[in-house]
Order: sequence, then C-alpha cells, then structure tokens
Amino acid sequence: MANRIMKEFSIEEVAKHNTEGDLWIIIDSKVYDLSKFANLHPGGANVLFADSVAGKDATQVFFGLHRQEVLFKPQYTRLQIGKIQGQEETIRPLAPGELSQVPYAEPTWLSKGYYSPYYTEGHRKFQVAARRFFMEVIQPESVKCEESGKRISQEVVDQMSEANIMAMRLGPGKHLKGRTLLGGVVKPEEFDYFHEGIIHAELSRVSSRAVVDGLLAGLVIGVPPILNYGTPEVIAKVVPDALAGKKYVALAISEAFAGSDVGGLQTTAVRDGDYWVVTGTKKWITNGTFADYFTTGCKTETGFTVLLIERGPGVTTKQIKTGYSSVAGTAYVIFDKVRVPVSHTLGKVGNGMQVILSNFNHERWMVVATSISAQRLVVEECLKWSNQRMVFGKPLTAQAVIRAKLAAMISRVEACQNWYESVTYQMNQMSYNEMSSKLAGPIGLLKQFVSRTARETAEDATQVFGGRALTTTGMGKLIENYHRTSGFDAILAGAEDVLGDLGVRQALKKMPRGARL
Ligand code: HEM
Repeated sequence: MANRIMKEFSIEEVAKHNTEGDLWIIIDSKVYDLSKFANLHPGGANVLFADSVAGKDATQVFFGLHRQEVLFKPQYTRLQIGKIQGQEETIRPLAPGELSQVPYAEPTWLSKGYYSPYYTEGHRKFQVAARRFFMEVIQPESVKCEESGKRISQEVVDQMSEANIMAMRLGPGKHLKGRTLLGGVVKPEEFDYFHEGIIHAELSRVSSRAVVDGLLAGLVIGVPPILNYGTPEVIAKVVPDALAGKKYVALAISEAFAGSDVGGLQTTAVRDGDYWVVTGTKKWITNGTFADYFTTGCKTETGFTVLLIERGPGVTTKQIKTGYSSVAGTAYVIFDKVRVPVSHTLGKVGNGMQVILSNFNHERWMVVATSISAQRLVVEECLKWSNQRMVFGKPLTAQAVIRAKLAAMISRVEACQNWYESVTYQMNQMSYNEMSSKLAGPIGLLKQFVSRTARETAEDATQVFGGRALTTTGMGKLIENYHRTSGFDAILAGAEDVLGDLGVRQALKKMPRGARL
C-alpha cells in the first residue's frame, strides 16, 4: 500500500457515500470503500450502516472492535481507495526489528534514556537482529502452526539452523565454535547468557506458548546431556545433525508414575552384552511425536542412568492432547524391549541424577526467560487496550480499579526481569559446575516466582479484557492464549511448589551451623 499513489478525498466527499451499496468510511486517515464488502463483513453489514459509521471517521469504533492487523491483511488492504487530504496515518505496525514505544513493553535496558549494568551495545545489536529474524521468519510460522497444530516446517527449521538459532539456544560453549551466529552479529567467543536470553525472549514475543515449545525446545533440553556426557562418537553422530535441523531430539524423563519426583521413575534398562534393553513409558515429552532421539532417564541395577535412545524397533510415540496446540508435539512414548548400545550411555552408570539435575538449571532459566517476555507482552496488550477502549464515554484507564491492575502487572514483570538479570549475570561469571551448586536454589525460586506472577497477570489481564479474553480470535486472542497456557510454565521443567521447596532446602543445607538469633 505504501507504494501505491493514493487518491486524496475531503471529509465532506467521504460523507456523501453513506448508504447501502455506496459505503465509504475513514480509519486513521485512510478511506475505505466497503460497498461490496459490507455483506461479507464478519461483524455483519448493519453495524456499518449506523449513522456514526457510514461516511464517517470510524477510527475509534474500529479500534474498539478489531486488532490493527485486520487492516494489514491483503484482502482488506485492497479496500482502501485513498486518504484524507492533509491527514497522515498515526497507527502503524512495528517494522521488523523495531522496539515498542509503549512504556514497560520493553525491558529497561532496551528503553530509550535508561541504563543497564549488564547489557552492552553488542547485546543491543544482537537484539535488533534477533527481533528482525523472529518477526520475519518465526511470527508468520507461529500463527500458521498454532492454527493448524502441525509441527514447524522444515523450511523454517532450515532458516533457524542457518542462523544457528538452535545452537545459540543451548547457551555459550564449545558447540558454537566456528559458527556464524545470526549472520555474524556476535562472535562465538563473545556469546554469553544475556545473548542466549535475548533469543528466548524474542522467540516468546512472537510465538504462542505451544509454539515456543514446538520450535525445538526438546532439542534445547535433550542435547546438553549428550554434549556434556556423551562419548565423542555419540556427540559426532547426533549433535551436528540436531543443530543443523536434520534430526530432532527430545528429553524423556517424566512418566505417568513420576514427574518432578525423578527418583520414582519406572522405565528400566537391563544389560545384555553390549546393549541395554529398555522397557517403560514416558509422558509429556515435548517434541516427542517427531523426535529421532530420546535422552532418556532409566532405572538400572546400580541406580538411575541416562541413555540416548534412537527411534527404531520397539519405540512408539503417541500424541497427547493438551491444553495448548499440538504444534509442541507433546508425546506419550513407549519403549518396548528397545536395544540400545552401551556406548549410548550418557555419563556414568548410576550417575544419571547428576546428568539430569545439572541440565535442569539451564532449562528452568530458559523457561523463566521465555515466560517473562510473554508476561511483558501481556502488560503491553493491557496498556494498549485499556487506553483505547472507551466505556461510559471514557477510556478504560479512567477506572481506578483498572489502573490498580496495571500497577500490579507492571510491578510483577519488572521484579521478575530484575531478578532474572541478576541470576543471568551470575551464570556468566560461573563455571557449569559452580552454577549447579550455587544457582539450582535461586533458579528454582526464580522460576516459582515467575510462573506465579504469570498466572496472576493472566487473571488480571482477563479481567481487563473481559469477554474478549474468552475468544481465540479477535482483540483478546493473545490474552486468551496466555490465560490458557501460562500454567504450563508452572509445571514443565519442575512443578512450581517443588521448585520453591528446592530453593529453601538448598538454602537450609548452607545454613551456618552456629546460626542463632
Ligand atoms: C475496513 C473496515 C473493516 C474491516 C476490514 C473489518 C473486518 C472485520 C473482521 C475481519 C472481523 C472479525 C473479527 C476480527 O478478526 O477481529 C470483524 C468483526 C467485527 N467488526 Fe469489522 N471490519 C471493518 C470495519 C468495521 C466497522 C467500521 C465497524 C463498526 C461498527 C465494525 C464492526 C465489527 C463488529 C461489531 C465485529 C464483531 C466483533 C466481535 O466479534 O467482537 N467493523 N470485522
């Protein structure tokens, strides 16, 4: 539309076209001819013939009922026949990479005029490139997959692997060596956890909760145990293909018998010469429906052991219907006497708990990063909506009760963000082992806090949006999705209460023996 030369009309001229069969309206300085469209309008024809709409400037009423993206759909863009003389549009979508100017819609470090002790100009450049990539490549795919429930397309996986998104989602480390990250905007040796957090945040900003998981979250949690505990042969066989998007990996720990209680698992692996024979079931396995490899927690004679199981004879996966879209590929996995080479043992036999626990920190921190970004988007949606929505002749923000909800939402997301940044800074300074011993507790507490505030914000946002928050399409569609799925973060990667308890138990272990009042 920007390239088309627009005819200019006066307000008086538009006003003459106000009848059935000859209907024009103005939205944000643009003139639309709805004469033929009226009978196709999803909201019905008669609402368009109202005196306050037909031939008039309908900007306010339009934005009380539609998201701006409606106007940018090609079939509706075509309805524009010109613009009003002397007026310019004020409402436009953000360009790829552009920051939102809505207060609190971006973290402080991205807000003009504010400072950060953690983020550098390099992080900022990286963020711009990441936002552009996620808006251009991932957002359209997210909308498509969320609707169809189909897994992410191979074309998008290929683009992600070309930009090395999957490799970056695993965090800093040797696996980045020699890779060109997002077109070279950051060098592998400079890449830190703040960079990685940006990837998670930008992904979550453009994707529904299910798509965040569908975009290969299984790999993010399933590959680190291979990288950290696999033999060089196993790493060479699996990791390059996984990071190139040619093979898919899932982490298979939880079972119907045991979720956060890893000690209660019942999948068994019994030695038979150079093989393990694995029998058991796994539940809630993200990306499991399409995974080629399963990083699997098993009970062995001498304790808990992690094995890498390749899809093959004896491995069956079934899709589980969940409260979010099947794009995440959540699976029930059955291992029926599966023969697994002993060389596919990750770490020492009986030492599986360490393999899994050390991985949990990164997974939980990632959930925190994605969850905060989603929460922030909800704050932005609520600020915009309550500002534009007119009730009893005033914006919704004229109601003190709405402002109080906004205050609570903003405070929660800012608290989460600041705690997250402080933990991320610690991660940047610590070795992997140091992180395991010093940050398991704080990350558990942080995740508990973030998933709780997420659900409180989901409740508040639903009240702010009212009935619109109950439908999967239209004004409140993001809020509906968030309200339905924000609880996932309170369960996946460790149940909220268990994580809070972990944090306290870790603190109690470190209490000085002589601590007294
Ligand atoms: C270019 C002009 C317009 C287009 C392309 C358009 C398009 C649409 C679309 C696609 C929907 C389905 C819901 C959604 O996706 O948001 C819708 C719903 C609706 N539209 Fe329009 N519309 C236009 C103008 C108007 C105007 C001026 C009014 C003024 C009364 C209006 C009233 C409604 C109503 C009442 C609904 C139902 C909303 C709901 O279910 O919550 N539309 N419109």
